[in-house]
Amino acid sequence: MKKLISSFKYAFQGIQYAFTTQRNIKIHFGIGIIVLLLGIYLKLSLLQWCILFLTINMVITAEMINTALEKTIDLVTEEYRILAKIVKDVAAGAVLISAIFSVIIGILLFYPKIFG
Ligand SMILES: Nc1ncnc2c1ncn2[C@@H]1O[C@H](COP(=O)(O)OP(=O)(O)OP(=O)(O)O)[C@@H](O)[C@H]1O
Repeated sequence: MKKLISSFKYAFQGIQYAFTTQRNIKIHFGIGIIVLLLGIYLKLSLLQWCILFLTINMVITAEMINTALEKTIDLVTEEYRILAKIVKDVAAGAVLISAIFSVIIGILLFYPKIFG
């Protein structure tokens, strides 16, 4: 039980670090809040809420994994290394893909509600 509580504590420390230090996570979190408020205003269905939560989760999780990989690389080397570049670029690419798809999902969810 004590071990479980301390692993939650460390996980929250990780969340706190990511949300307070990473500009992109702050931006995505802010957009997430706006989209949630818009969802309340537009009275989304249960399925639409599920899709919205999954989408917000996908982007923020991708950002946090990207941060963890960046820090790991910085821990391993401060020199220019092609493998370090590949890891950071692929992780950043994953964030970009999740952000692009979240915009597409946002349009599919909200466009018919606002203009339909
Ligand atoms: N050790 C390295 N070796 C080779 N290329 C690197 C290295 N560190 C960073 N890079 C290159 O610089 C880019 C930016 O890396 P950086 O660590 O500054 O991340 P960032 O995207 O600016 O994130 P943040 O602003 O959150 O620190 C990487 O995508 C990679 O192409």
